[in-house]
Amino acid sequence: MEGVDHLADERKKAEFNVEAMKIVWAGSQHNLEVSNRISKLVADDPAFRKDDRTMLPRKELFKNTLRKAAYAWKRINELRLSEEEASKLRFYVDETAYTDLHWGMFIPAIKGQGTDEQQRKWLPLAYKMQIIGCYAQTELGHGSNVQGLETTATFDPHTDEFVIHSPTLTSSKWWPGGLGKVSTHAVTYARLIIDGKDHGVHGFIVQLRSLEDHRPLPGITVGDIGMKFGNGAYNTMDNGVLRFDHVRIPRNQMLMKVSQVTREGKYKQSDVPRQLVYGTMVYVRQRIVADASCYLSRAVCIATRYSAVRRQFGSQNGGPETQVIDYKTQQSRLFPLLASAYAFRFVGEWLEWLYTDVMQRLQANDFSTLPEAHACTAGLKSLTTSVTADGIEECRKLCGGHGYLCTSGLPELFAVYVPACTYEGDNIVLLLQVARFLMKTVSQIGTGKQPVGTIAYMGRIEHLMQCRCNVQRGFAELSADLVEAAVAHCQLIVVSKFIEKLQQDIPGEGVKQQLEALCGIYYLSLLHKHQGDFLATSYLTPKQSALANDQLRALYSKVRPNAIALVDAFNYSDHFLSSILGRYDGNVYPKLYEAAWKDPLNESVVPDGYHEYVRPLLKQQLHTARL
Ligand SMILES: CCCCC/C=C\C/C=C\C/C=C\C/C=C\CCCC(=O)SCCNC(=O)CCNC(=O)[C@H](O)C(C)(C)COP(=O)(O)OP(=O)(O)OC[C@H]1O[C@@H](n2cnc3c(N)ncnc32)[C@H](O)[C@@H]1OP(=O)(O)O
Ligand SMILES: Cc1cc2nc3c(=O)[nH]c(=O)nc-3n(C[C@H](O)[C@H](O)[C@H](O)COP(=O)(O)OP(=O)(O)OC[C@H]3O[C@@H](n4cnc5c(N)ncnc54)[C@H](O)[C@@H]3O)c2cc1C
Repeated sequence: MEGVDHLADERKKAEFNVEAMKIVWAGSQHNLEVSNRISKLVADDPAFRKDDRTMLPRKELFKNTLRKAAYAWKRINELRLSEEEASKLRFYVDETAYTDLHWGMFIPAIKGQGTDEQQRKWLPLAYKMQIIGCYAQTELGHGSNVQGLETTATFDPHTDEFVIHSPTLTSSKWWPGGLGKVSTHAVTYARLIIDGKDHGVHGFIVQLRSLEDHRPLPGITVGDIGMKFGNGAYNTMDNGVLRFDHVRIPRNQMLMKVSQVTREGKYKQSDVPRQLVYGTMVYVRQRIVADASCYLSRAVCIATRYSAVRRQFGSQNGGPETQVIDYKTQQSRLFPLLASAYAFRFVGEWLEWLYTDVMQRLQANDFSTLPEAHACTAGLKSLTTSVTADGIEECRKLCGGHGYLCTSGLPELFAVYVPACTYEGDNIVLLLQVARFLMKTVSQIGTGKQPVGTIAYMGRIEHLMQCRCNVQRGFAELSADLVEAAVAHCQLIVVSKFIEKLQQDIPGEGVKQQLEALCGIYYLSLLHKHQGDFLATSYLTPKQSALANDQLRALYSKVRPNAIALVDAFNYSDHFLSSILGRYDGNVYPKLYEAAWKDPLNESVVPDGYHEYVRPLLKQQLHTARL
């Protein structure tokens, strides 16, 4: 049956131009062309094989990751790939590695918080990977509470140096990716102490390892923090522990764009808000939102294709059984996730725009949109990662028993993704930041200030205008409800950005109609889920609510014939998906059968351990044997 497309009939049902939808998903014809070229480059190269990842012991797994990262770098240079192409290549290699932190946080931290001179010194080295860096903020004792970090950087005016020190066990840096075994340098966050005065947390570039023999420099204790959740998954990363024993660095290694320490030991603050020290986190949160749709769409692609292949019950007169995708229950779990994948794609595009806009304003000393940018990046990071992590798990269940096999690709996808709910800000902690922003907005409406941007709608809610609220009073007591309000606010942003996307000119036969159906599914399924809230607040009557549910079911039927084509539009290769259930050709059963025999346990018919542990049981003489 090799070469047969088992999903061909499904593909024929499509009522829209799939190639045009691929462009919408990719963002542009150019993006699609780059993605196609780079994804093929990776898929065709056996050096990027990853189907054995969940079976490798940690040391082998990690060495393999180092090999792949080095090989990827070699190819990037040989082929003279642009920055855009190189980052696409890392994306399609699809293996979490120290390079993510080097390119994703170390370099952005220097760019965002270093002076021009510091950038001129450090960035060329980092771009050529002559130094490798990580982002060392979190400690054993504190992650969320950044102001609670304990590592100190004490200025020594005699030598013009900072002394970096870990005064307690809980001040040990703990978690930074790339730190454990690879990084030569770290942007390290520490409390700046001058003349006994604590000036709060600042970033410093600290060299950790020798560039000659990779051994830790004097005063540095560093290692890996151990195995993490799942096989393969995030264990390709060397999340690390780090302690400093009075390590000295030159004064000019404090990142000094936001605040400076002079030769005389004077602390000076630029005219920019001190929150810019948190700028790298804002950047990465924005990137995480842009990435969420990739992870969710990947799981949805697997579950949708498999749901069309899988048949269970309903045979009539000896005919084929029903494809499980035709069950309304399956559709009501799967299609809202398909719609969410598209919704997150568009909100991710918008957030990228917002971030660029804020950065341009900051250049011109306009800091007015920073609080909104913080609330949007924090809130959307929280919403999209939570829905994506839960969505991957739901897709596993949608694939029944076979979804639990590593060869379905879903267990590893979940294990590698789920920490996104925690890293770069615990999702609840981030929603509390959004809630605080919303409460602040309400208190300002009371004083007559008109809200703009993503909170403009609050100015149109009559009863909010009468509200007089103090941000702190009752906040902690009501925080669980406020978190729900923050989620609703973020969902509103996603819905409105989806609707704005539909107002654009979208070429391709039937493409816009499909997106309209998905947008409807997105907001109607949310309305259905939160029906109780809408009814309790009289925003909906029971009749409207029932009509909304009817409409939702009608949209499921509309999307059903297009489902396979809608996931084909993600344009994922079989190599990237790495899932037998999600194969493009739907040839699931023979491949599952074949893969089972490749498991190391099947290398011998009689397993290791039989003679020691099984045979004695079978041969034992028990009293009960006589019974
Ligand atoms: C496998 C999937 C990968 C997908 C990623 C793809 C691409 C990404 C690319 C590269 C990245 C590579 C890999 C990614 C993977 C893993 C990396 C993980 C790295 C980390 O995991 S790295 C550590 C991150 N660790 C945190 O994430 C800590 C969370 N904890 C905080 O972030 C703060 O600690 C907070 C906010 C909770 C409290 O802080 P606080 O106590 O100082 O503040 P407070 O609440 O008092 O706020 C005072 C005033 O600052 C404002 N404010 C606060 N934050 C702001 C900001 N960022 N910008 C602008 N304004 C801000 C407030 O709104 C308020 O404003 P106002 O006064 O006006 O109300
Ligand atoms: C895979 C992975 C990679 C990471 N990579 C890096 C890295 O490269 N660099 C780096 O510096 N760090 C990194 N981290 C650390 C990460 O950023 C922190 O773990 C994260 O910010 C959460 O902080 P925490 O661990 O202190 O959680 P905690 O704050 O201890 O959370 C524990 C619980 O307390 C709750 N909670 C905390 N504060 C509040 C509050 N104010 N109100 C209500 N509830 C609250 C949380 O919701 C959570 O349920 C990584 C973490 C992981 C898992």
